Amino acid sequence: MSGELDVSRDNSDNYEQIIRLLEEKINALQTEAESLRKELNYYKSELEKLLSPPLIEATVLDILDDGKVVVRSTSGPNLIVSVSNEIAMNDIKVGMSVALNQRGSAIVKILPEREEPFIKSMEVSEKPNVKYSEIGGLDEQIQELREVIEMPLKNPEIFKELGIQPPKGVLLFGPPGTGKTMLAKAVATESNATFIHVIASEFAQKFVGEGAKVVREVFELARKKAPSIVFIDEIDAIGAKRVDLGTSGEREIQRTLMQLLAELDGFQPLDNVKIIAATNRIDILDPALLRPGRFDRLIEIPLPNIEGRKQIFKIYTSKMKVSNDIDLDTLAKLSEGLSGAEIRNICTEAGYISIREGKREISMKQFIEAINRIKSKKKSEYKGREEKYV
Ligand SMILES: Nc1ncnc2c1ncn2[C@@H]1O[C@H](COP(=O)(O)OP(=O)(O)OP(=O)(O)O)[C@@H](O)[C@H]1O
Repeated sequence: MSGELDVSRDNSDNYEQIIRLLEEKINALQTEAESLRKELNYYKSELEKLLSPPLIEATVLDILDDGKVVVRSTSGPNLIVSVSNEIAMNDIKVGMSVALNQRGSAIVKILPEREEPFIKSMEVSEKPNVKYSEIGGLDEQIQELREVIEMPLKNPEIFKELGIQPPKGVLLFGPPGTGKTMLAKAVATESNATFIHVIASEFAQKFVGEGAKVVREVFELARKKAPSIVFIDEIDAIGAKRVDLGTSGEREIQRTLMQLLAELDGFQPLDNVKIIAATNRIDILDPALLRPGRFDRLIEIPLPNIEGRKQIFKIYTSKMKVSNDIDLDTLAKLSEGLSGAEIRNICTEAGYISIREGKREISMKQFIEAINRIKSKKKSEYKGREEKYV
């Protein structure tokens, strides 16, 4: 009897084992089926993509009373099309980009808003971060910019009340590296304005044939992000006097300049978009740019004088670990003729010299060595340039 019982226990153990094995197999097969289903869906959707006809991009021009829409297709003519039932009529707005079906008879998709690629390549900072206190030796220029840019942007009503028209455009001129870009950024920071930095030479070089369009887009962006400051660096690249408009390149630059002038003329002095331009070559600018209502406020940004150089050294050395022997008056005296950018380079160089010498802090000796290096580098660059022009 007991033997029979044993056999049945054996059998039931065997069954349990078989059931466990089968369950494991079912699980494995289920997992495999799931992954095959996923693979199948992937190939199905790839196949769909490959077989689906391309859509046509278009811009909405008008919405008609009968629910039809006038669009301009990128492939050519204006079309009157209907709107797919999948799209709510209220969502269609003039100016938006949409996709038409392949026959071009209906809007089947609203396309997301895109910025033009050239706008993307520009420096646009919603919150620039340069303070007036970081700029040395330009107190008068800062004061003037505050009055003509910052105050009208922040308190236009005061100007309206008093009947004062601030300038629309300000031109900063002076040698390279004197802080023009820095100043423009600081005014934007302190006016809580978006800073849009465009380099005029790029209008012509990067966007061949599209300079005028880029100018239009930049100002559109400035209005969208207002209050804003458009900073046009190297304005001489498009704003130089031209005697000969013979080549197509010259004509293109002329068109770009005309568009810029038209944009400037289109603004009101108290609009919340301000334009600051900068140049190292005011002598070659087209007088059309400097007429009243355009860049009619000129602010010179010269090389820093001795007091300015001292201030700039103070700004940079205050962020460094310097020894007690640092004498800012002597540094300012020794750096005559150098720009703010070069003084910053001297401070960095002095730091490197100290690191090379294994010092834990930077002393006067390293600063003087750095001044000599930057000066002789400047001299050899200048000589090289002279030789090139001989
Ligand atoms: N007055 C200054 N005070 C403090 N730093 C300065 C000053 N001038 C120049 N710098 C330093 O030099 C750098 C370059 O200066 P910036 O680009 O503003 O000069 P710029 O006049 O616009 O030159 P460019 O004409 O070559 O474009 C600044 O980022 C800053 O570090």
